Amino acid sequence: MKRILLLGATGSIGLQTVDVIEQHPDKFCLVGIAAGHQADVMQKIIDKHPSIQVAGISDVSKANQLKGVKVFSGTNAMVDCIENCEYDLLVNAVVGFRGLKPTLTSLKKGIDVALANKESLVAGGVLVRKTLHETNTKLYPIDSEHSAIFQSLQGNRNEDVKRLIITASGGSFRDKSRDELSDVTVEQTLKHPNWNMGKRITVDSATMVNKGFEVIEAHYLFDLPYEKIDTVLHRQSIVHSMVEYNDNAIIAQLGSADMRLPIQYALCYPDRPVLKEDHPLDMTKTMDLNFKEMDYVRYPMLKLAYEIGKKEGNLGAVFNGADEQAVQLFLEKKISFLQIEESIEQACKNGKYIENPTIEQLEASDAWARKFVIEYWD
Ligand SMILES: NC(=O)C1=CN([C@@H]2O[C@H](COP(=O)(O)OP(=O)(O)OC[C@H]3O[C@@H](n4cnc5c(N)ncnc54)[C@H](OP(=O)(O)O)[C@@H]3O)[C@@H](O)[C@H]2O)C=CC1
Ligand SMILES: CC(=O)[C@@H](O)[C@H](O)COP(=O)(O)O
Ligand SMILES: [Mn+2]
Repeated sequence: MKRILLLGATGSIGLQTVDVIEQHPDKFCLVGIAAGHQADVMQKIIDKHPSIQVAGISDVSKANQLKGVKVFSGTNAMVDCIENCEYDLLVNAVVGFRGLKPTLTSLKKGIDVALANKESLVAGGVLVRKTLHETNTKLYPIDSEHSAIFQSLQGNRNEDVKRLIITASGGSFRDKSRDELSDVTVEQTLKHPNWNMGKRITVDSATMVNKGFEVIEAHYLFDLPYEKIDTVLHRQSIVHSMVEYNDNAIIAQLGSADMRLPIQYALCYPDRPVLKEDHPLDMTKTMDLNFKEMDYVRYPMLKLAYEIGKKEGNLGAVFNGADEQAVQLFLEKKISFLQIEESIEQACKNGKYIENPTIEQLEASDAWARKFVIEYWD
């Protein structure tokens, strides 16, 4: 029985993780959950899972709504849960930079992490890599592209990899030119063509910041140079990513647009138990699959992510912090869609570079980038 501590339990990935756990009561039990504000959703999970001992909620005013478990609240609640819970695997499905410290804390405790929180690697990749080496712990990818790559690498050697090919749907505005982006609305942006996800990642998908994040994430997860990480436009989101080998063989993982498979693979690796999905992929009913060369002029954020990723240091924290703040301003209808890109470009241009940042310096870089974006549009 694997004991799971789940961060971000009330979100899109969190709730799908709960579903996977409930599909395998013989394999998993939930021993702790954490989230931001939705105490009612948390309590429903707690009532259904008597194995839960601890709960963490960032919103202090909601803490007294949680019953029957030990409750931690405030900004350190997720770390408090990690430090006060006996578990075998941390599932980090919280959104944002706030996920980095919990990832590091669990690895330092010697406990592996199933990682959906890509910000841990975008903002803190250098620190996470160092901690993985020091503690001999592992990260299991949940992000669909990285799960596909992880699955396609099984049984093969890193030195035989020619390149990773990360697929990109193109996001909500893939059929619009850059000129047509100036007045797109929040509502239009939140309609992803293929996936049903949280708001922040859906906006990131439309700006292609998400794909940029995924390039950086792949660099750290699979220990490959950026020169060996490519992206390709693939409208259908059926081929979740590919690995091309030196002998030109391309190995891919295909599936429906449902995160339960990558979640289950991360939780069960290397086993593949039966999984119930709403619409598992039926090859005979699948439309054509097409692939198109990536357009880095149409998607400048992806180009910028390669540059930021290669420079390492604290720049990933600046890139992510600026994006988090800009997406929030966009969702509040205070800036336009294209001003998200401008916010990130300006923050990255003005941010002070630190080669080997500590966690405190990454936190300061994140805070600086947010403040920079707020003041830039004030
Ligand atoms: N959704 C998807 O299909 C995919 C998501 N990912 C990644 O997974 C992560 C989660 O994404 P997604 O599930 O879509 O996001 P959601 O917005 O759906 O969920 C976010 C979760 O984070 C919690 N949260 C928000 N603020 C805080 C806080 N201050 N303290 C603690 N918890 C907080 C939310 O709690 P509450 O709602 O209670 O405030 C919620 O549980 C992201 O890093 C994303 O990039 C990666 C691949 C696919
Ligand atoms: C489901 C998932 O992993 C998301 O990160 C998804 O990949 C977003 O799709 P695009 O960024 O390709 O639009
Ligand atoms: Mn993804």
